[in-house]
Amino acid sequence: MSIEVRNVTKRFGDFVALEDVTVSLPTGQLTALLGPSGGGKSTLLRIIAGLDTADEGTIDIEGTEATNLPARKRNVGFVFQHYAVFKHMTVAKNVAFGLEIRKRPKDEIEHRVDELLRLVHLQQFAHRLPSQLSGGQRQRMALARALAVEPKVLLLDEPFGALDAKVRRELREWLRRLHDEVHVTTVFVTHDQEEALEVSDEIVVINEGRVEQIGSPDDLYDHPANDFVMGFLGEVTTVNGQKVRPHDVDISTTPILAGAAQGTISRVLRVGFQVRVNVLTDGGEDVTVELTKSHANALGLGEGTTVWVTPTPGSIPRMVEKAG
Ligand SMILES: Nc1ncnc2c1ncn2[C@@H]1O[C@H](COP(=O)(O)OP(=O)(O)OP(=O)(O)O)[C@@H](O)[C@H]1O
Repeated sequence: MSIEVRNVTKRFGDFVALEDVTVSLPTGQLTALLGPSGGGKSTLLRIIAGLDTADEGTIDIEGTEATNLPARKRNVGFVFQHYAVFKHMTVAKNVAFGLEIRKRPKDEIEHRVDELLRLVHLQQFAHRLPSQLSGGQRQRMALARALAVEPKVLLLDEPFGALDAKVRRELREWLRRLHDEVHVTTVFVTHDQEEALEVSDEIVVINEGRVEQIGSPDDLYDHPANDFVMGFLGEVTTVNGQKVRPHDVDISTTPILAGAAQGTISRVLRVGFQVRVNVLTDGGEDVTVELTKSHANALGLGEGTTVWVTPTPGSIPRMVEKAG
């Protein structure tokens, strides 16, 4: 069982937001919908949630035909980037809300809220108001609230989008651990390839309303279906006409690399623990090479240095047939 999206098309007037999208999202898996802004990720998530309807195609959720089911009958939990919290209610009350409107017994609610707050590491904040939490803590509360009613499926639309880079990274790791504990089928939207690569079991790359590729992070990174996927999942540079990742370029100050292109360093830029070097080859290519600082120092690279560059043997991503 799983979420089965079949041949879904969605138009807004003349504009085609999703075109014949077919995706199967296996039960218990954490799947990222990844792609550039405006590509259709949120539209697809909203259609799975039942907040929007497809013009054509069908949605099955865990074996139930859900195409025409209203959102409240789909047994899905949502978390959006700007989650509407009840500002006047404590954290515990916010988490309890879904259970209270379902009229669950009081002691069951207390027990469940306690368990969930422990799961999201907010037990000591149960009696605070949402305004007394940090952004990251508020998103964790939102996740606990979505999980409270034991949804079959958890849908997250850029849940960490509004947070700063460090908090995002923490929450990302935390989401992965949470998912490993509760195993609820989870779909999250992100335009951040690093987030998708780090967290998900599977990535669906969506661009201009179409699925470009579906696969594991390794599959997509090492065997992109096309130039778009390759470029979207990481930096790309061209050496001797071959597209390759900048950290998969070998560089030497002597002509020892077989078939290497000769060139001159035009720029050396330190980025954290790495060094990014631009090499203008005699053939007219501007090649970007990434290497560690110690490696760059050992080679004595500087602007004007003559070097030879070539793709690291075995590193050229093998394009696969288009999926989806
Ligand atoms: N209600 C609407 N009416 C008209 N056009 C819409 C509507 N909702 C979305 N669109 C359009 O559909 C396209 C896909 O939007 P969607 O929000 O799904 O993209 P996205 O991939 O989630 O992008 P982002 O990362 O920016 O949220 C966009 O071009 C958007 O302008």
